[in-house]
Amino acid sequence: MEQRYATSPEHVPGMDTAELRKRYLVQDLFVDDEVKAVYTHHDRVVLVGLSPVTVALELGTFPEIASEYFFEHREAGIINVGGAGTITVDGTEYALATGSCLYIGRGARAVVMASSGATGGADAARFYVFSAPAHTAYPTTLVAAGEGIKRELGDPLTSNRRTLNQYIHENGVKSCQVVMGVTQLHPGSMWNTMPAHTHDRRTECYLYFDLPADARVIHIMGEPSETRHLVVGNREAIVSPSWSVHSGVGSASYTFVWAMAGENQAFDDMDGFPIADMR
Ligand SMILES: O=C[C@H](O)[C@@H](O)CC(=O)C(=O)O
Ligand SMILES: [Zn+2]
Repeated sequence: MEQRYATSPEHVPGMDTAELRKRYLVQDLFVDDEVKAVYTHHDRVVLVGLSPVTVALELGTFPEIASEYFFEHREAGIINVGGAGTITVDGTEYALATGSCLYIGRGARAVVMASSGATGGADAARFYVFSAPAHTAYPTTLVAAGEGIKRELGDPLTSNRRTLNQYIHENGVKSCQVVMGVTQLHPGSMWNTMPAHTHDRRTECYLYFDLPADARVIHIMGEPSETRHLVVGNREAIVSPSWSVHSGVGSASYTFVWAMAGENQAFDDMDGFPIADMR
């Protein structure tokens, strides 16, 4: 598990491109037949990518979380960003088509992920895990792709028409901290989260997917008065600390998983910034 300690906004102006990418961009989460994990100390979020191509993979524990099993003190929201697959939690199998979401509550012991009938890397399941500490156990719950609460946002005329699906949230699947969903850009729309916002109460991560291999998202981060950008490829994640804006524009349409943890779970507890006020 890679360890990344938390950073403060005063650090950002002194960072060059390589350091910004090292701290806030997560690449290589999805490696065939491997479990790849990053511990970001922002709100103690752990990101894990599991890519079961030829073998099933277990989400086991890591020395860095000092737990007997991964979910001893944690919960997670999981989105399948690859082909069809299954997650088996203590003997109960859940089928996840592309874009489906599984919440796993504290206390789950044996968590095994597999592809359904994959014949190679291209159609293998790719499970993206966003985990945070949990104080109690909520039931493990599956939400099929598109079955959460939908919000239609933006306008094609400003290239930000998108459908936001809320899966784990206050009025949906219950959790201690994790709030999670998937936002899909409509064809021809390129901007997410515009106008942009921060939420000083929560850390958020975006995992961009369904982006063509040669396309990129220019992801904007930093305090609204001091922004920087990251050039992000398919199935790469960004860490947005509580003080950072998070918004992006693609060179092609894409979909992304957003997930948060922190002080509260109030989706609308955010501070918006008109782009004219950003620097
Ligand atoms: O705090 C909420 C998150 O940034 C996302 O839900 C925003 C988003 O998906 C969008 O506007 O497209
Ligand atoms: Zn946000």
